[in-house]
Amino acid sequence: MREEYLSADDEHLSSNDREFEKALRPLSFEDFTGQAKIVENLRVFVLAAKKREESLDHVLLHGPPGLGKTTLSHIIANELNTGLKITSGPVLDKPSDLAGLLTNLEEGDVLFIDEIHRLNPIVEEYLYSAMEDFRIDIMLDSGPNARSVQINLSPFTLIGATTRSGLLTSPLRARFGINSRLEYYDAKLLTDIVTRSAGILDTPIDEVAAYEIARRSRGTPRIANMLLRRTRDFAEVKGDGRITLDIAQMALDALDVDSNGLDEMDNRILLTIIEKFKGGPVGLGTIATACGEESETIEEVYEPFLIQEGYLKRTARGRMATELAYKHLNVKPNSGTGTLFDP
Ligand SMILES: Nc1ncnc2c1ncn2[C@@H]1O[C@H](COP(=O)(O)OP(=O)(O)OP(=O)(O)O)[C@@H](O)[C@H]1O
Ligand SMILES: [Mg+2]
Repeated sequence: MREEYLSADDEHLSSNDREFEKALRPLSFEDFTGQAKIVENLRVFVLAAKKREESLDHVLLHGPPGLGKTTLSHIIANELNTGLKITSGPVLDKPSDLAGLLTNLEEGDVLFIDEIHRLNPIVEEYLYSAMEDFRIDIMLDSGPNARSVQINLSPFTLIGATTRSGLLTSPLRARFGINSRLEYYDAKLLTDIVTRSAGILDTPIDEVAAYEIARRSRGTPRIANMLLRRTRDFAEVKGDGRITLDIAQMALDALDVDSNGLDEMDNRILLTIIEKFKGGPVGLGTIATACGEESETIEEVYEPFLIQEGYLKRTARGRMATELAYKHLNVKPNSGTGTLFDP
């Protein structure tokens, strides 16, 4: 597979983290754990495209961060045995940026656009005909000499990834023939991922310890791998290098990951809703301000997991803490002070 990076991939990660991510990233469907249904389907679609010697239909991958969208795109290109070009929505400033990319694709290549919900609307419009007819119209010159030239493209596969599929326009969404939503992983699958990663890192780990890390990873492989690496530090400094249950628990407590796997911000969000807003309902923006976090981050990263695990409810009037949240934080319902914000 030829691979070309046109933007900093995973720009939110430090370079050290990025290197680890690369080392731990599965390269084939075989190595990819979980998301069974999605993988099963993709295998069929990839095989069929190869058999027909056609480009694979365009693929949209959506779901919370760290669940494997980028990983799957690499795997798809790998399995198709084609080139992969990587870019992201915000990087494609002008239609000419996109045109440059598209005209350089070879037949069957994969173009991966991360954060596709952040495409400039003008660029997005050019993408429509590219996706549908493998053709783009480019304006040459400006003023009286301006003329539009049609360029035919090699058939290619667009893979779009987004954490916010709700922000995609319907014409764009409609142009993806394959649309997959990645789900959080259960503890069993994450245990397999942690065990595999520990093997790659050459770190001995007890099965119970792998499970402990797994069940406290917010259902997210990226977090599981990160916690594994931090735990490995503890094992090397405080132990003999082996990750045991004791070491794992010590590390996870030190990292402020609680026994249910909620991190510091998860707990801060729940506690804020309960203590400052009597358990809600309260608007997202208000929660964000009170927690000192961006609303987008709360909506994209924290809320989906808290909702899935039953700590938080979304109602028409705002977010509400559930009984489980009260229990988890050891607060009695209706005992929230509320006074701070009451008139
Ligand atoms: N199914 C999986 N099996 C094993 N490892 C995985 C799996 N999914 C993800 N990972 C690991 O988690 C890391 C993060 O995955 P990836 O970068 O693909 O997430 P993403 O969905 O693209 O996240 P973002 O929305 O933040 O871009 C990868 O480096 C990989 O090591
Ligand atoms: Mg990604």
